[in-house]
Amino acid sequence: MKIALLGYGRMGKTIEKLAVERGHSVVKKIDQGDTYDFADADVAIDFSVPDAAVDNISMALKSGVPVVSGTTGWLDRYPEMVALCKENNGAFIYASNFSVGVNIFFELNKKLAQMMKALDSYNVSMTEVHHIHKLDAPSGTAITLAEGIIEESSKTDWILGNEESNKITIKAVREAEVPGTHTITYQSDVDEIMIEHKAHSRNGFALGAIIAAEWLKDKKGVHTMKDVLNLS
Ligand SMILES: NC(=O)C1=CN([C@@H]2O[C@H](COP(=O)(O)OP(=O)(O)OC[C@H]3O[C@@H](n4cnc5c(N)ncnc54)[C@H](OP(=O)(O)O)[C@@H]3O)[C@@H](O)[C@H]2O)C=CC1
Ligand SMILES: O=C(O)C1=N[C@H](C(=O)O)C[C@H](O)C1
Repeated sequence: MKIALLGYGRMGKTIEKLAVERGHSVVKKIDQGDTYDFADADVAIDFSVPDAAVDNISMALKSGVPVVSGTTGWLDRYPEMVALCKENNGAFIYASNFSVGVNIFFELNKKLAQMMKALDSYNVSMTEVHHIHKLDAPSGTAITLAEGIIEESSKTDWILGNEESNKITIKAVREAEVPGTHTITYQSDVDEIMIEHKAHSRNGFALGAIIAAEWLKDKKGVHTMKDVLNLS
């Protein structure tokens, strides 16, 4: 598979290393200021910055190249990208987190929220910890987790930092070079239940994005990691 990388930072470099180990090649690296040229790429993988994601995805779709995007912090414009993909008969996957472990954690989170729904004595909150270079807060993964809880509970929204009843409080911590830890806590007067996903490196995110690209390469339409991993 010939890959065009949109963004050649920490994730772009990790993806390149693992993709080459899996027998793929990186034919193009497009960073800030570079002109879009997808050469003969089979797929584009975007891990860039919130302000660049929409242009990156749009250019790939308009060039007829399937695109996998993991950039976070731009999701208010996701419906536009879905429409553009359909207009161009293209192929597109976005995930706030591509690691297989986190995608299983997403399902576990929803299952737990379903079980806790009737138990008013528990309050749910979340903490996400990431490296100090991260631009967005809360993390895209934390937002997906909060949306999973909202789907299954009486909570109506999430809020960064401050506690508000009926909202899920998300605490964002920026610390050294932490790759990404997400913890969900249900607290009552008598006990607490916690579930946690802790990434040991960026390899899980990168491998998941490559698996998604391998899966998407010859497909059309808008898909999710749930489709890729066949999670019911
Ligand atoms: N979905 C997932 O599984 C994961 C998502 N992420 C997300 O991926 C994104 C990237 O993370 P990370 O690699 O750590 O960040 P980095 O800051 O290391 O890399 C971002 C890269 O994008 C480049 N860039 C800036 N503007 C543009 C542009 N217009 N077009 C193309 N590239 C551009 C930057 O170049 P320069 O430095 O020159 O500005 C930099 O090389 C973040 O949004 C992060 O939240 C991260 C890990 C996993
Ligand atoms: O910026 C990061 O590093 C990460 N970003 C993603 C997010 O915002 O959820 C995924 C992962 O946690 C690492």
